[in-house]
Amino acid sequence: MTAPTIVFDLDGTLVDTHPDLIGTLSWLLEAEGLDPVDLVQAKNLIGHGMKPMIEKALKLQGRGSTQDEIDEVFGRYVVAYEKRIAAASRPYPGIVAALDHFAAEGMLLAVCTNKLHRLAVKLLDELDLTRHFQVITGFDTYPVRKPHPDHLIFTIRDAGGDPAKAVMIGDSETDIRTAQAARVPLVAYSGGYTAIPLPELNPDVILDDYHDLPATVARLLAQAAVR
Ligand SMILES: O=C(O)COP(=O)(O)O
Ligand SMILES: [Mg+2]
Repeated sequence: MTAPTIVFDLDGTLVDTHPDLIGTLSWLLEAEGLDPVDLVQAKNLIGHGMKPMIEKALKLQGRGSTQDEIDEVFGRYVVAYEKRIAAASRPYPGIVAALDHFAAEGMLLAVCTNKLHRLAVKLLDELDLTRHFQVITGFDTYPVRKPHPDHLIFTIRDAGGDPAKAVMIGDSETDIRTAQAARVPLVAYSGGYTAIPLPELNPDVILDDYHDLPATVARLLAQAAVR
């Protein structure tokens, strides 16, 4: 019998990455002679991948009109971000205990993020989280990425699991749309980054505290089993 697969988004779900993501963005905008973005606004730019974040931040200031300009600024962003990737970013409270719980139950664990794969692994390595996961997939792992449902479905299969016996944990519209399209139940974590209020996105569950995650996941898996 296939073990259940628990799939985590990364930014805003496993790790509170905004201090380093937005810190790098502020540095870059200053270096470009532009105004810093508002912190709350900037947080909500996270979740679609780093290049779309840079593109939107430049557009908010009337810049980034050509693909060459976006590519060039993005290149500099990645170099700077990589240097401080885990300087202030930390796992959310309760998440490591939840991962240990799922592993002890024999469940398969995976990361499905829109971060570049290399950067996702580097961040997880620096925070000693990589060892928890069967597979880590990023923006550039497959020909498609979230919100395309196949990013999630391929991740579950590559972890050795079955999409009919899986739960995703995510924080943004991107994750919720992905899971809904893949017909995988989703737990929306309220501590992350979302431009749209979570209740408007209709996730299966909204969770405020990861100490409640094992019981929530068990409930969703039981519901999926009788569907
Ligand atoms: O926007 C990003 O860089 C990636 O974000 P994610 O880990 O929430 O998919
Ligand atoms: Mg996220």
